[in-house]
Amino acid sequence: MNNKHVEVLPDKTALIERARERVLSEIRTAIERSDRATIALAGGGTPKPLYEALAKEALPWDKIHIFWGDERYVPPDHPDSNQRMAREAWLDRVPLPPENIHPMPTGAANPAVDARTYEQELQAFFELESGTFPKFDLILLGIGDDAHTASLFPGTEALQVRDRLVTVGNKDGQARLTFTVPSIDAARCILFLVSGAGKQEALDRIFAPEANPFVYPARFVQPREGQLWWLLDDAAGRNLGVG
Ligand SMILES: O=C(O)[C@H](O)[C@@H](O)[C@H](O)[C@H](O)COP(=O)(O)O
Repeated sequence: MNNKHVEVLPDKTALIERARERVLSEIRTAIERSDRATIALAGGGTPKPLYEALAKEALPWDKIHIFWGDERYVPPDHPDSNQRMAREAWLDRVPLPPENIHPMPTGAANPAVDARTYEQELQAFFELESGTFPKFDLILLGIGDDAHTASLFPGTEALQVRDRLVTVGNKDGQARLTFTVPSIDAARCILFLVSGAGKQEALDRIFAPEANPFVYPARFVQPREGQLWWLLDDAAGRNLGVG
């Protein structure tokens, strides 16, 4: 794949700085191309300093639309909410029009209903024909120690869903909402951020010539057209022999 880029940065600070550069570049390219930038955020802890750095940028916020690639099935003010983390670290600190922030809904007391609602919101926003997938300008992703990405966890049904944009993920019985594999793969640019020695084993399996993607789900992310970036810090990527 000539659309795959892997960089190993000396430490987490350098990783976040490189990620900031890449995100700003994708935003600029998107706005030059279509006068808007559509970004789907990752949750978890790794991207938080990136979001804090982006909050310091002077950008045409009215042209930037924020989505999420996955969400814990909790209220938006819950400590585990990916929406809450991104708002506190970034979105509440910049003059983004409220209508440009598109959180995954979690209020229906039924994850499948909320997944469908978000799917319909994406179909409307991107003016999609039935059976097509949104071309996000940028999707940010992380991986877990188990090689999950978004809320696509090993051995779960969500890994097999190919006819939906959004589906219900499952982490140890806890419901999540998540982009499906085809939704991720349709993006113009996918940017994985991976930090820490705890991710070494997962990366080894994800980058191995052969391994079962149902066991190591991040292997499913194989965009045919879009750019795939892996930004790793040395602690995570030192044994890969790449980048
Ligand atoms: O909702 C989430 O938790 C994320 O979307 C998830 O996929 C995350 O990216 C990984 O679990 C890595 O999390 P850390 O960055 O905290 O290691």
